[in-house]
Formats: sequence, structure tokens, C-alpha cells
Amino acid sequence: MIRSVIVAGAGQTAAVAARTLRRRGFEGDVLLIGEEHVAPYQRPPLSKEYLAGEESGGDLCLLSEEWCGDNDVELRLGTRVAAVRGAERAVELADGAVLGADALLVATGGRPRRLPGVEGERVRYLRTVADADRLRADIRPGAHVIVVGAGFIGSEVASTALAGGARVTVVERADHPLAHVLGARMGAACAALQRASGVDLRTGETVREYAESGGHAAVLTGSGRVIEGDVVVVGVGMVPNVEPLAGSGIELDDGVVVDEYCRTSAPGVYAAGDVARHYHPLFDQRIRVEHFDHASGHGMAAAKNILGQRVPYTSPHWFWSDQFGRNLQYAGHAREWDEIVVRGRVEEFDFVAFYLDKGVLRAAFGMDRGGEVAVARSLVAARAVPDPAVLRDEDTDLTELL
Ligand SMILES: Cc1cc2nc3c(=O)[nH]c(=O)nc-3n(C[C@H](O)[C@H](O)[C@H](O)COP(=O)(O)OP(=O)(O)OC[C@H]3O[C@@H](n4cnc5c(N)ncnc54)[C@H](O)[C@@H]3O)c2cc1C
Repeated sequence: MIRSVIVAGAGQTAAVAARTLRRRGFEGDVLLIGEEHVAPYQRPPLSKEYLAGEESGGDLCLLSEEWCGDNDVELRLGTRVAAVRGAERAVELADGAVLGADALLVATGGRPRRLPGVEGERVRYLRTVADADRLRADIRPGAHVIVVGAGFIGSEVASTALAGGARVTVVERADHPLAHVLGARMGAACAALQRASGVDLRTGETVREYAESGGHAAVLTGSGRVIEGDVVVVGVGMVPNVEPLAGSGIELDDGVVVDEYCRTSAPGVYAAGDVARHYHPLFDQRIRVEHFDHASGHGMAAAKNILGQRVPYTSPHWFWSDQFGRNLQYAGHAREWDEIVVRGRVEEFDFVAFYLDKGVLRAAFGMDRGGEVAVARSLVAARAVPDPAVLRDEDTDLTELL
């Protein structure tokens, strides 16, 4: 019988887990321990509306202190979990205090990967609301913003900076933005979108050296070009926050390894969200994803499993990104495929691309095609083998394939 739950981390996964525990009638103790000084909040607007100054901090809130008070959830902010003691089902705080519970949930998310040698007053990373506040002050008409990394966050920052009147140069090591997720063909479509929107996108370029002088930043690229700007935003990926589990004996592999029930290798210890590498029955592999919808679904699944409901987490995965006036959406998970079938017009940034592997639909990526991506998500979940001609034909209704 579970009478107490401690959650390490107080981000989105933790917030959804706490809500689920209470909504499912759990009456025991719930304690969320978060390193940040802010109650759980949404991060997606940090590179979009919030960065643009269109939303306030209050708009971001996911779990208010008031809700926690009303629902008897203890929120301990500004507190770091130094160690997770798996065998004891306990956490050790930075001040040495040890707190035990019947179940632990590790929901510590991640932090931006640092770029060695790129350090200084003009360098920005983006993960927290404090990071966004700092970066917001740099985005102004006439400023030159250099973005290193054309992943989702780098691309969104580029888009917001451009809309804010800044000049934007993006330096990307790969030949195309987002190629590691979308592949070369769709990555090229994203490159075209960036360039058509006014970004000076330099692909196949690395950062060889970084320097600052007189309040300016200068990047020396691998090909020998010097790019001078006012600020450098580094968006080169995320590192999962697994350090508190070092030495715990809990299995780690670029994240905390969990099964489809969010269970780690230590009984009573669960992990979910950005930090967790979860076994996914649909894709028959362990994957770690860093997306809003997953953080919510996985946090919910962890809470249900803590309460003893055996619910496998089988979401086919879905995420969105808003950039350059377009809504990008992706459903499923594909790192290998043998065919991409396109419906719509790539050159007009109005299409959906279906990733097929041996005929099975594994993923779909679209620009301004949210409805079709939603249908594709259901098809991925059903391991559908759709007729490519039907996928391609704009006159067909994709829901007929369901
Ligand atoms: C700028 C930005 C834009 C994004 N945009 C999108 C988007 O458009 N679409 C989308 O699908 N997803 C987006 N995401 C991803 C999404 O926000 C994340 O997937 C989600 O926040 C993950 O939630 P989480 O709770 O697992 O981790 P986090 O949100 O990282 O929360 C973890 C919390 O744990 C705390 N913590 C870490 N270590 C400790 C410790 N030892 N002790 C105590 N506390 C600790 C951290 O400080 C943090 O507050 C975006 C993310 C960022 C940063």
C-alpha cells in the first residue's frame, strides 16, 4: 500500500504526476522537490510567445502554489535532490537531509548541452524562465543574433528574434536543420523555410573558436569565416539530469532506463519525462524524447503505475514547433525508413510527409497540416500499412484509412 510519494524535480512531468495522483483519489503524502525557485511552469512558450513578450510569467504556470495548498501537495522549491537512494526509496537533499517514501518518481528533466569553448557575457542558453528573461532583453530591432544549432529550440529562437526585428545568423553543423529527426529531405524543407524567412543559415559549419570584445561576440567557424554579433544563443541539445542517480545502482543509459510502466531497475523508483529512456512497445525499443505531450502523458502514466494500476505507456508520440509563421507537427518515431510519401506542396511549406518502413507508417511530419498529422498519429498507433497512393492524393480523406 502506497502512503507517500516523493517526486524529484518540479517541472511539467512532476506537475502532471501530482495532479494525477490527487485526481485518482490518492490521499497519502505528495512532496515535489524542485531546484528552481518557481512553481512548475510550461517551457514551450520560452522560445515563442514568452520570449516575444506576448505572454507573462503567470501564463506559464502549470501547478500553482494555491492549487498545491488546496490539494495538500507539498512543493519544496529552491531545493536540490543531491542523491536518489534506490534501495531505501529515499532522496538525500543538498543540505544532507534524507527523506523516504513508499514510491519515488524521478522527473528531473534536462539541461542544455554546453558547447566547449563558447563561454562569456554574450552567450545564452535557453531552458528556464530566467534564461528567457535574459535573452528577451537581447532581442531588439537592429541587433544581430547568432544562433548555434538549428534544432527545434535554435530554430524557434531564430524565428522569434527575426520577428522581433533582429538580424539572425544560424550556424548548424549538419547539412540541414533537424536532419537527425526528419532526415535530409524534410530537413532541406526546413532550411528553405528559414532562408525564405530571412535567416542567414550556414549549414555544414561548426564553431571553431569564440571570442568577445567591446560587448560584441565573434564566432570563428570551421570553414574560417568570422561572424560578429551582439549575442550568441547555443541550442545544441539537452543532457538528462541523471547525476543524483550516480552510484544508486539504478540503470542509466543516456537517461534513466524505465520499462513501459515507468519503473526503473529499483523497485518502487519510477522515472518519467525528458530524463527517462523508456521502453516503447509500439516501436519495440528504448527511446528518450523531449516533448511537452510526452512529459504530460508519461507523468500521468507514472502516477497511475505508482498507484498500482498496470498501465503501459504506449503513446505514439507527438510534438509541435512554431517557427517562421508555420506550425510544424510530428507524430510517431522513425529513425529509419525506406520511403517518404509527400502529400501537398513542400515548396509552399504546406504539406505532410509520411515515413514508411517496409510499408508500415512509422511517423509523419507536416507544416500547417495539424489535422492530417493527428490522423497519422492514430495510424502509427495502429501500425497501419496505408496505400502510398491514398496518402499522396489530396482528394482522399485520410480518416478513411483509420
Ligand atoms: C525553450 C523550450 C521550448 C520548448 N518547446 C517545445 C515545443 O514547442 N513543443 C514540445 O513538444 N516541447 C517543447 N519543449 C520541451 C518540453 O518543454 C519538455 O519536454 C518538458 O518541459 C519536459 O518536462 P520535464 O518535467 O520532464 O522536465 P523539465 O521541464 O526540465 O523539469 C525538470 C525540473 O526538475 C528540476 N531538477 C533537475 N534536477 C533536479 C534536482 N537534482 N533536484 C531538484 N530539482 C531538479 C529542474 O530544475 C526542472 O525544474 C520545449 C522546451 C524548451 C526548454
